[in-house]
Amino acid sequence: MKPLLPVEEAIRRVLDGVEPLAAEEVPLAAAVGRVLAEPLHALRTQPPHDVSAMDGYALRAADIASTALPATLRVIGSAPAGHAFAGLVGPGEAVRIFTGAGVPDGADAILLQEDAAVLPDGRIEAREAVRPGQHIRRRGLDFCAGDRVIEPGIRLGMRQLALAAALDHAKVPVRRKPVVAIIATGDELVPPGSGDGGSGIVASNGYGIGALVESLGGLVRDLGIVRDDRAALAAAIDAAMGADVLVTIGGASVGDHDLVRDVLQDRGMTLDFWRIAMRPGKPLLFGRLKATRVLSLPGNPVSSLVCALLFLRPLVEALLGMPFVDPTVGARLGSQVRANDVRQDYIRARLTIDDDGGRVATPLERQDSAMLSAFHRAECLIVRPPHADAEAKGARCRVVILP
Ligand SMILES: Nc1nc2c(c(=O)[nH]1)N[C@H]1C(S)=C(S)[C@@H](COP(=O)(O)OP(=O)(O)OC[C@H]3O[C@@H](n4cnc5c(N)ncnc54)[C@H](O)[C@@H]3O)O[C@H]1N2
Ligand code: MOO
Repeated sequence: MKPLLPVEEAIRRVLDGVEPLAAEEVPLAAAVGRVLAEPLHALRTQPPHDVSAMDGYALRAADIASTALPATLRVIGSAPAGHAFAGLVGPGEAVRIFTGAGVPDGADAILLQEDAAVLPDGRIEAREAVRPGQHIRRRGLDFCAGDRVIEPGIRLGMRQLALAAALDHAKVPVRRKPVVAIIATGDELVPPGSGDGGSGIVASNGYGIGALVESLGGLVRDLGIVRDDRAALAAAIDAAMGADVLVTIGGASVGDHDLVRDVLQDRGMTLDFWRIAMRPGKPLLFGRLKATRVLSLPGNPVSSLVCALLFLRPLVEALLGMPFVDPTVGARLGSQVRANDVRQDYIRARLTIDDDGGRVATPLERQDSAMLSAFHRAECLIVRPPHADAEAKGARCRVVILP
């Protein structure tokens, strides 16, 4: 058999030549979690003019210099937000102003109302000095019409959607949702809730992979459970055509009933790679069938989900026009680890924070790739490169934080 392909090379091949999907316009309220397809420019200037940042009095700072205090000023009008004061503020004059209102001509600072006393005759007495410009937000402080403000490839969350609205966009161009078809294979599989406490294995992986796809902003096309039968498998593969990605689960290894690779190739798939230097996940397969990228994940539940995180996630993100980001962050080992063999290991581990604020990753006792309960308890995967030496507790490591 050929030497196993290194994980980084396998990721590179999965992402090779991926073009972002077409853009579509959606209303802001429907754009949560979608990925911006084009840069978003400001259609207006914010603030549109100089505005007050506080409730108080617009005046000339020179009138209430510290040497002149306490100073008395005549109030010549009022400027609530949305209602500009049309006149000019002259020497010795002030205009009552509220947060967000336009600063009247002639005024160059705002005196907080807490720092002014209203005299019985309606004039005010200033008790604090102000600097010119104090408590004034200048026109265009946030952005100016024409500014390029949000870059494409960004997922739209609460901050971006509020900003897009402020930029005066009612709709935003986002990437079409990638369609991911999922086929579970195996004669032993039964759907969850069948009440079959007997010999069947619940087809669980598809639910985890579907959840990942949806959380990334993709659309799941669930093609159900397919028996270990060439014709049934071929029909399901044909039904998946048109999807951007086809994920098959199980039957990827070397057993007599592991038909998936054979049937995919019968249907015309060009095999890119099969079997990689990774634990769990060795039997991973990648190929192309017409315009569909095919990822065949191993059946073992943890292998399936770890492969989905490491390969399907960046593939869906690339289809959405997002850049590849290294999924690992730094941590320290919470206990010693053995020297590694030829396969890059992804060790299920707990993640805690030490007194200095650093991450500590402590391997779980059970690393069986069939154990979903242990995977559920894990919070991260410690990445052990091929042939890494044994390491002591406290050594630096890289971890993938689990979603
Ligand atoms: N002689 C060898 N045997 C195996 C090798 C090998 O290199 N040589 N590789 C092992 C590794 S590593 C893995 S991982 C598994 C995965 O192989 P398959 O992809 O062929 O998976 P299956 O045999 O179909 O199933 C394995 C296991 O997972 C269960 N399964 C399958 N589909 C699902 C699903 N949708 N949800 C939940 N569980 C599922 C299945 O019932 C089996 O128990 O092969 C090793 N063998
Ligand atoms: O790679 Mo298998 O995924 O070790 O269990």
